[in-house]
Amino acid sequence: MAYETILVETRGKVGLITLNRPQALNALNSTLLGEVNRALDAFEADHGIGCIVITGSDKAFAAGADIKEMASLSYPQIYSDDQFAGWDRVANRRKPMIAAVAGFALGGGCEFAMMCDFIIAADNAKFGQPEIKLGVMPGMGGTQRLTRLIGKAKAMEMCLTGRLMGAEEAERSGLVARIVPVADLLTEALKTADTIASMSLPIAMMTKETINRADETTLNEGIRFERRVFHAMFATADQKEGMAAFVEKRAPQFKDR
Ligand SMILES: CC(C)=CC(=O)SCCNC(=O)CCNC(=O)[C@H](O)C(C)(C)COP(=O)(O)OP(=O)(O)OC[C@H]1O[C@@H](n2cnc3c(N)ncnc32)[C@H](O)[C@@H]1OP(=O)(O)O
Repeated sequence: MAYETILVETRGKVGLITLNRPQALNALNSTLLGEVNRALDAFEADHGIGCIVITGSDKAFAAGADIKEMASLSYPQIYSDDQFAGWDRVANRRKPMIAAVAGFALGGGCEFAMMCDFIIAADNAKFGQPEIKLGVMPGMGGTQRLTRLIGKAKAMEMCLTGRLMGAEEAERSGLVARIVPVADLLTEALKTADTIASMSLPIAMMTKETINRADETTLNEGIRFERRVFHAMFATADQKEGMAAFVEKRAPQFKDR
């Protein structure tokens, strides 16, 4: 089925979604959200896909939720439609997802990037939660995810002033995993995604689920969860293969079982 606002491709075992509303700096409207979820549904159902990359243009990953679409909404509308609930479906995906961010990642754009498992940033990336300048605050998880990633002081400062953060500060603060030159962004993100996709998919998914527990639970509960999942990994053929391959000094051939 065709897409209007995104480009969807597979590159080997990697699913690639490119946000494609250049006239609006990839502002996130409801059509785009529906299409992103449709593409993610397809990638999650495809056993050949081991990792997903989400990117935008060199100028903008996304300049935020679509202000023009939102501006005239009333409280009863936004409440009964449960505005932004579709973004929870994006955030709760089970396969590994990387955001490859160049240019502006503002408001919902920054929030979308933070829904991914990690961010690789181009050296021209600019992150921000400027919603306060519009008389609102982040509404797609930003107050929570940003605070967990960069700490309360910086999250407060960014959300209360609307100040933008460049790539270097974002890396220092823990918002992004790595910075690369803008010209290399997609290549580097795809290379990283390829590495992840070459691992056992169920083991990668269990690892993602376990790391995400750290945001939701106490240290002791998280460690207990890790132990249970670690033990369960010994029921997979890929654990046998991975360890046998090491002992036999050869590359593992994971079967995703
Ligand atoms: C409220 C919640 C929960 C979440 C949100 O995300 S609210 C939105 C937060 N984002 C922002 O406030 C950023 C808004 N955009 C800007 O400040 C600027 O566009 C810029 C600094 C990112 C870039 O400025 P530049 O001068 O380079 O480009 P523009 O001429 O301003 O933009 C080009 C084109 O795109 C439209 N645009 C940009 N951002 C949005 C947006 N978030 N929603 C809708 N449309 C957007 C902009 O209006 C212009 O289109 P027109 O020429 O047709 O007006």
